[in-house]
Amino acid sequence: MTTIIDGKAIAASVREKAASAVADIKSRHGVQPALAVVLVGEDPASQVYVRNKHVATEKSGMRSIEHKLPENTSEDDVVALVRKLNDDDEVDGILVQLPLPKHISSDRVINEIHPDKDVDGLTEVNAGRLILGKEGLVPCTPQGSVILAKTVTENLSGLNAVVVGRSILVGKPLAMLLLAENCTVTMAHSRTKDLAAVCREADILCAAVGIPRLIKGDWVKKGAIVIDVGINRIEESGKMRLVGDVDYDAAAEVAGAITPVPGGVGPMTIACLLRNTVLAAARRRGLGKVEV
Ligand SMILES: NC(=O)C1=CN([C@@H]2O[C@H](COP(=O)(O)OP(=O)(O)OC[C@H]3O[C@@H](n4cnc5c(N)ncnc54)[C@H](OP(=O)(O)O)[C@@H]3O)[C@@H](O)[C@H]2O)C=CC1
Ligand SMILES: Nc1nc(=O)c2c([nH]1)NC[C@@H]1CN(c3ccc(C(=O)N[C@@H](CCC(=O)O)C(=O)O)cc3)C=[N+]21
Repeated sequence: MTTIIDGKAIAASVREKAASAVADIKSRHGVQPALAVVLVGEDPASQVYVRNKHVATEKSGMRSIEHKLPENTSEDDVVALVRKLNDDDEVDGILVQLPLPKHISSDRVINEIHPDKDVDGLTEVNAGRLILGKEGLVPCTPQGSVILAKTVTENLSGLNAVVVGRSILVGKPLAMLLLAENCTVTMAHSRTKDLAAVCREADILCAAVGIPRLIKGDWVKKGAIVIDVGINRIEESGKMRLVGDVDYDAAAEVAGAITPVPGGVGPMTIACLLRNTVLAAARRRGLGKVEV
C-alpha cells in the first residue's frame, strides 16, 4: 500500500506547535513575535501566497506586518525598507517575496536582511551556516520536505536521496539537509545525463524543477519516498489545475510513500515559516530555548 503523505495535517501540527510556543512567549515574557512580509508588484501567485502567510501568522498568535510596494519601486527603496525592518526591534522575521520585479537585484535585497531575522534562510550567512552544520535559520520548503520524509521513516541514515533541481531556494538547501540526515545525496539538474537512471537509484526522490509531471512512474524505485515540491498551474480539459513535477498517478503505483500536490509540501512551507519566526524571536530576544 502506498502512503499518501498528508502535508496539510502534518503542517497543521507544526503550526499548532508554533502557536503554543507563541502563547508561552507571550505569557512568560510579554512579547508578541512579529513577521514582516515585503511584496513588490502584482504577481498574482505571490499575492495569494502573501495572503496565506498573513492569515497563518495571525492565527498562530503572532503579529503580521505587510508591506506592499508598487511594481515600479526602485531597488534602493526596497533596500531602505529592509534596513528599516532590520532596525525595528519589534520585528522578528523579514520575508521578501520572490520573484522581485526584473529591475531589482534579489541577491542584493535578500542579503540586506539581518541574518537573525532571515526567516527564509536565504542570506549568505544562513546558507553558510547550513553548509557548515551550524545553528541558523533553514529555508522553509526544504525543511518542510525533510519533515514530511521523516514521517515515513524517522531514520533516513544511509538512504540514497536524489534531489532534482539545484536552486538556492529549494534544491541546494534540501540536499544539505538530507546530507545532515546522513543520506547519500545526488543532486540532479538540467545537465544531468540520463535523469531517469539517476532517479531509479533513489530511496528518497525529491523533485524541485518547475516542469509539470517531468518525473515518470517508471523513474521511481519500488517503495521509494517521493517528495514533490513542484507547484505548476496548468490547463487541463478546459480547467486550471495545480500539478507537481511528478506524474502522480503513475508514481503512486510504485512509490512506498508520496506527497500530493496540492496538500503536500506547499502547506509545510508556511508552517515552517511560522516555526522559523518563533525561533528567530526567541534567539534574538534572548528568551532561552523554545520547543517548536
Ligand atoms: N511547495 C513550495 O512551497 C514551493 C514550491 N516551489 C516550486 O518548486 C519548483 C522549483 O522551484 P525553484 O527551485 O524555485 O525553481 P528554479 O527554476 O529556480 O530551479 C529549477 C531547477 O530545476 C532544474 N531543471 C530545469 N529543467 C530540468 C530538467 N529538464 N531536468 C532536470 N532538472 C531541470 C534547473 O537546473 P539548472 O540549474 O541546470 O538550470 C534548476 O536547478 C517550482 O515548481 C516551484 O513553483 C518553489 C518554492 C516553494
Ligand atoms: N521569499 C520567498 N519564500 C518562499 O518560500 C517563496 C517565495 N519567496 N516565492 C514563491 C515560492 C512558492 N511558495 C509556496 C508557498 C506555499 C504554497 C502552498 O501553500 N501551496 C498549496 C496550494 C496553494 C494554491 O492553491 O495555490 C498546496 O500546495 O497545497 C505553495 C508555494 C513559497 N515560495
